[in-house]
Amino acid sequence: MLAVVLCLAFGAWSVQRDRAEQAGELADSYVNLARRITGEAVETIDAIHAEPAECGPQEVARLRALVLNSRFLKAASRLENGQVVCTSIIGRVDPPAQPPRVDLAGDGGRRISFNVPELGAPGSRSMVIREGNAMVSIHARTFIDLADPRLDFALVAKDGDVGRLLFTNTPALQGLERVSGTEPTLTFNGQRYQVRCLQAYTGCIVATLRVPQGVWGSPVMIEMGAFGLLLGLSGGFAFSAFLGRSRSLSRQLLLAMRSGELRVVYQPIVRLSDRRRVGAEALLRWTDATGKPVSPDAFISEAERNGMIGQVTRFVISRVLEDLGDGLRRRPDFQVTVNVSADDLMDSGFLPFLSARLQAARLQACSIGLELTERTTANSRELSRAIARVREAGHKVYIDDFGTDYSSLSYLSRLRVDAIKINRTFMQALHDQSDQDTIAPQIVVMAEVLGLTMVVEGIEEEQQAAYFHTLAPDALAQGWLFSKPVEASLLFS
Ligand SMILES: Nc1nc2c(ncn2[C@@H]2O[C@@H]3COP(=O)(O)O[C@H]4[C@@H](O)[C@H](n5cnc6c(=O)[nH]c(N)nc65)O[C@@H]4COP(=O)(O)O[C@H]3[C@H]2O)c(=O)[nH]1
Repeated sequence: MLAVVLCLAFGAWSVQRDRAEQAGELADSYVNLARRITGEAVETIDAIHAEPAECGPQEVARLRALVLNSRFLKAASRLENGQVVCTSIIGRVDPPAQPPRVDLAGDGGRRISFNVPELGAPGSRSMVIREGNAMVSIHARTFIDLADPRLDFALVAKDGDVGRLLFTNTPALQGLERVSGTEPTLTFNGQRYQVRCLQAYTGCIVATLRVPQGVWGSPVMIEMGAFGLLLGLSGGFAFSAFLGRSRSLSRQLLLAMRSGELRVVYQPIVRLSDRRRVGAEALLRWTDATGKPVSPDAFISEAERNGMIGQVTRFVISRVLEDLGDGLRRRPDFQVTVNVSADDLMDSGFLPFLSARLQAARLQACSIGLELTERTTANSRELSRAIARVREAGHKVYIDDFGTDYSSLSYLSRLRVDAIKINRTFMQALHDQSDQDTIAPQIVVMAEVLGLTMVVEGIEEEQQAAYFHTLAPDALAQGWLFSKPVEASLLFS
């Protein structure tokens, strides 16, 4: 009996510690993503300042190129005499417009405005960061949507000496104001929260893991009680500690892979000229134990951070071959692309793994293409060699989320790939009919010169498809106009 009690007590402590650890990891991951977004915003502001220019077609094209090369920005704008004169969305602003009212004054003269209607994009709201003569917009909900749905959280900005609650998804955190930003935890209304802050913008996330049931009803506790009963006589502490730890976030993805919470869906890729399905992109979906979807942007970056991306990629490859082996054997011209990181390609075990799996599935290498999601040029010589190896083995390599400017051109000629996938934010540039020709033809010419296949992502409307079909009749395309991602069983139907 004593063993049962001790095991239960140890289990309760262990569950609470794991929940705090997991909330801390999710909050860290949030701050890493937020740092990437704000870093991108600051770099873009610096780039606008670096080349002062009049607002003409060239400057509009440059602003658009900056947005296209970013991952999270929606618009970039230039100001003159305190007025907005040029934006990546509508080009020249005539007459010049007042910048949005300032909600927060950040470090280094940065002014931040929340929930601002976006110029030239009706119905769309942004968070705007302005400094000097440069301004960038980020989608209004980005910082809210980035938070993992398993968290009860609040976003707090430091406004002078006081905290300012920007958003919370729980009534328990309403009224939170004081966040020191230096302590990793705080207690509010009797509940302990993890605190992680983003220094550059003096914003913090205050979070705890949402608890669907009390600690005593948690599966870990049930396991603990059972083990206490089973192992009480022989002392089961080491094993119960193992059980408790196995719930920490870094193992959640692994558990999710095993338990079926992770699955792969497929978004068809069509030939623009006849809209025939010629391939598909494999995309991961995670529905957690509470039935909530977890955003791939959030858990993929978590996997990259924890060094687990290799396991995730291997999981996806195995699942693709399981799901689609029959279909791919019937259609050798059909190619499924899998997202990979630079680390995957540079891992010496990756290609042997892929080749062995393909051989076991009786498929050729050309059935699986690889989309390189990272744009890092670090280690580019090593990366170039790794790309050359997988291409020699027969896999097509795609650069994902491609924008355009000359640095992209040099990046491409260094890396030698087969295809580019044009970032879906590019579609936004097509809203401006008068300047629509400024970027797309550059990309098409660039792709032709380098002999690259072009895949246009994020096509939602007929006019976008028609525009690209005229410009690049041989291009491939992907987007909701043709199909949203579907289950494997629907891909070849
Ligand atoms: N608004 C709009 N969106 C469209 C449209 N067509 C496709 N999309 C979405 O655009 C994303 C395309 O994938 P990505 O650029 O590779 O971007 C992916 C990729 O970078 C990453 N990801 C997803 N699955 C995997 C994976 O298995 N491994 C790795 N390493 N990354 C993955 O997560 C990112 C987001 O994936 P998803 O949320 O599935 O979002 C997908 C897709 O659902 C459209 O017409 N309109």
